[in-house]
Amino acid sequence: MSPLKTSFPKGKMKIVILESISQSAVESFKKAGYTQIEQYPGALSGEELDEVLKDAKVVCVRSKTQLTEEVIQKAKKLVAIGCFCIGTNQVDLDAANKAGVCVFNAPFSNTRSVAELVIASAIMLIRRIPDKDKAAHAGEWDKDSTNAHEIRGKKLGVVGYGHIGSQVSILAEAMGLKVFYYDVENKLPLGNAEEVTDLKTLIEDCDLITLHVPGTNGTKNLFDKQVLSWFNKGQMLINMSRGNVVDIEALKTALEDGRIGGAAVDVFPEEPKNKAEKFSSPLQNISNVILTPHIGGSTEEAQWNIGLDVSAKLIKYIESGSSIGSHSIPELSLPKMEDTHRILHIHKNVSGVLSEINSKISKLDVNILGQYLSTNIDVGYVVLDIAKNDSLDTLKELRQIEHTIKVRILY
Ligand SMILES: NC(=O)c1ccc[n+]([C@@H]2O[C@H](COP(=O)([O-])OP(=O)(O)OC[C@H]3O[C@@H](n4cnc5c(N)ncnc54)[C@H](O)[C@@H]3O)[C@@H](O)[C@H]2O)c1
Ligand SMILES: O=C(O)CC[C@@H](O)C(=O)O
Repeated sequence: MSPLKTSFPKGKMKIVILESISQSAVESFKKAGYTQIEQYPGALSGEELDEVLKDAKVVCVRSKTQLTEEVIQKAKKLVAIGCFCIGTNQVDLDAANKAGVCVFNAPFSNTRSVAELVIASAIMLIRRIPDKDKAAHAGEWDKDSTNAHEIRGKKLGVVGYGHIGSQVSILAEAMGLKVFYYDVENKLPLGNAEEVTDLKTLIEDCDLITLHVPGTNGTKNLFDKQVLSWFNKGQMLINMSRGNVVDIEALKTALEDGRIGGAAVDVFPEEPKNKAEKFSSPLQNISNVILTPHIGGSTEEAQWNIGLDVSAKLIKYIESGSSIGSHSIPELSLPKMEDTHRILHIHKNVSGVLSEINSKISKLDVNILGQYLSTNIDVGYVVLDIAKNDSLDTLKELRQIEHTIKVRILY
């Protein structure tokens, strides 16, 4: 069988890679025949971002590049976005859906890296290592054990018992912690973990609280002044989820008051776009506080695997139309193309579009060999496998259908 070709030559397909994504992704694209790859070390924004996306078919980002509605609308040629991380909150998913742009992420390639850092941070905080470390660097020999504890037997409260929260739970139990969790969904407790249905009780009863919720409108300032007031016995807080989940000024006050005994914070409401930008935070220079530059998932293992995972999804979508794992347009799992042409039609989900597509195709006297459809509230995604023919004419016809968002053809 001849190698799969796409309607748009791979050599002309511009792939923009931002934020120093792993070379495993670059290698995968190259191996698959994509040669027009533009790489940038940090995030871009404003006119600079618009300019590089003007003729891009694919953009690959991590957590910094903000792909807003405006950016997506200006990037007229964009077919897919790859979030080379777990979080997708940096992308306006609704705008991507309506523009027919498929958004993928890597849902669990850095999960273990985050979980390991949470356990490490828990030990560091409960032993008050940040202060001991600073003192030793400053030439002070402080062997005092006051307020330094083992984590064995302590109570860990996990907020958000998804992929990361549940991995933390397993590792924590192995270290002798007793695990409790709070989630808005009903979750299977792993090991001996116990669900607590009330956040206040979880905070009041636990020694350490770790946050693993996604960054959404619903979790914005989830730990606000009031919730932080439930910390009143020096419990520790770990935030490796998203910066705006915690009211950072209220956290500063609670740390300075001693109501919170320490914090490990990896994510911030304002984060530098690249290495050259300076980082500043209200939490700097507070006792028993660990600040890390959003590196929960930054291990070589995780980044390499993320590169492979997301690039494979993007390549599969470009070359077969399969949108499994999409966070925007509807998901469709598709069979292999067998001696057919494949039409991918993304349209507004209004009545009549499908019948118009079928009527156009029947007028062209083209045999339909397979048809697949998936819809969400705004968008319909229909895929047609048709007998080989002069497909470009078919494409022209399908583009004229009212409510069409994007059409591609694979042959
Ligand atoms: N610091 C880092 O480098 C780093 C790395 C990876 C992921 N993250 C962040 O961690 C987040 C979680 O990742 P995950 O893979 O575990 O996601 P996940 O989707 O598997 O789990 C999230 C859990 O949070 C729950 N949840 C949602 N809203 C909630 C609320 N208001 N209260 C309680 N629970 C709520 C969900 O039901 C789900 O169980 C990501 O979305 C990302 O923002 C950060
Ligand atoms: O690599 C990043 O920039 C983000 C990592 C992390 O927050 C994620 O969502 O996976």
